Amino acid sequence: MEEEERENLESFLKWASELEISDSNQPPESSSCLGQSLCVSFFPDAGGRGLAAARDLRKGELILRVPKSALMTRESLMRDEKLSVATLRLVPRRVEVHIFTVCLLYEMNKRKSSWWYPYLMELPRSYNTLACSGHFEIEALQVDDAIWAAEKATSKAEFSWIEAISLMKELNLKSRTLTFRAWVWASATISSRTLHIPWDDAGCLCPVGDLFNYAAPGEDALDSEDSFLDVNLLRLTDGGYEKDVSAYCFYTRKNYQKGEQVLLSYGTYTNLELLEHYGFLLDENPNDKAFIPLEPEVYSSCSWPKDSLYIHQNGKPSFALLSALRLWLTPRNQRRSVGHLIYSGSQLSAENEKIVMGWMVKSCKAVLMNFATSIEDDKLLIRKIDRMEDFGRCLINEESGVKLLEFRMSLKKYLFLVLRRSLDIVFGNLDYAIDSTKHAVLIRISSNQILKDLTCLINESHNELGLTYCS
Ligand SMILES: C[S@@+](CC[C@H](N)C(=O)[O-])C[C@H]1O[C@@H](n2cnc3c(N)ncnc32)[C@H](O)[C@@H]1O
Repeated sequence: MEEEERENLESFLKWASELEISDSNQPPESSSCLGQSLCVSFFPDAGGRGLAAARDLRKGELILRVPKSALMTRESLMRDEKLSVATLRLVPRRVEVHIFTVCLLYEMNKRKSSWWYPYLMELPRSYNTLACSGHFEIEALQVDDAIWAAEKATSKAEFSWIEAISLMKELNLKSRTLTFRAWVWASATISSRTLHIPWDDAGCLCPVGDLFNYAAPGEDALDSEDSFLDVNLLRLTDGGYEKDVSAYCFYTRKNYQKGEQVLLSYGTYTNLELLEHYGFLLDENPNDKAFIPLEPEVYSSCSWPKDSLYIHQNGKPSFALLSALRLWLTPRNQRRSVGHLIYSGSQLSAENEKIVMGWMVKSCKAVLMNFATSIEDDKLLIRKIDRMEDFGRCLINEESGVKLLEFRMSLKKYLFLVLRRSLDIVFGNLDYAIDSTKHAVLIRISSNQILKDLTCLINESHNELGLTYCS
């Protein structure tokens, strides 16, 4: 850490201590609000700056308290008369989040005279949320629903900025603070750092409490030593506002050893949602989902909602997707009679299962073939971005660019897992390899005899897989 950064951090933790933010029930041993349960540390592979255990911590311990008076909310910022008068006059309808964005920029505009200055100085200078993506970065996503989400996020940001301009001009914000770039920065600060509070939908910014990095819910619940606990009863989030003590309180969800990063679960998110709201994704996200295109008749032939028809990160189709395909791939005149089996999650017949898996293979292959690059190309690109000259960096932001490439790669990985699982079901335990290095999905099978048998198998089940075989 640079000298200046270290000094800023120290004065921020001192400021926080004066506001009675504390990681202990005991009086502070130093001028810092941390040091007894937590300390600021750097975790290059899991969120960068974060909070580490300053001692061994037990599951369920209260590790940080941030009093209500230290929370930055719309309400606390609106104590500024100029801001509240202008907002009341110029904002006809209540758009909580956007007003909070204006309030944050207004506070930034005050620079050193802001009461929040030590906190504002600790906020990141830039973000990688989808709304911050440029045209080239959005294209790099390759996946249709991700491109759509990114385009929606950027146009929503543009629209809200245009709507807020007159209010910001009325507040005499400096030209730098009036820009779209500043707007996107403030929106991303709010999107990636606010915590829920019961009295304001826009949430609050929580000094020190917003230094916790994220672990997906479910990850640590399972390695808990309290295996008798019903997993469903575990809280999804490990922090919350407590009215009786008028403070935001944070608890450990598991035991931590001294030096280990203490993580918080902000909620249950897919990788696309993490990218959209927080600007990062997880390599192993138990809550991730991938969607493949389905014929409209799949949706109309079942009653499951569209968003329940997905593929898990381990390559397994969701219960609803598998059941919907089993039903749809049953001859129309037999569907009624198998309804009870479908809804209980049972297989209908070995033949139906092979047809379903054959369909999965065909669809995943079609999606993979539609991508302009293979996983190997993506890996190569990521390595190249690291070595890019300035010109390249103008087109694609290094850090967010890599995240977007990782995103499209993760979808490709899921599709290959589906291919493998489905092929295993269609063909049994055969010795084959899926070749992902070319712009084609090939299956390499060692024995010609087996190849012949497989072809017969496919023909028997009237399943045209459309794969290219090579022996
Ligand atoms: C509430 S802040 C956490 C503190 C933040 N690292 C900081 O330095 O201020 C949330 C941001 O931290 C980063 N982050 C949190 N958890 C992460 C993780 N598991 N992997 C990568 N980045 C993470 C993301 O940039 C996210 O938007």
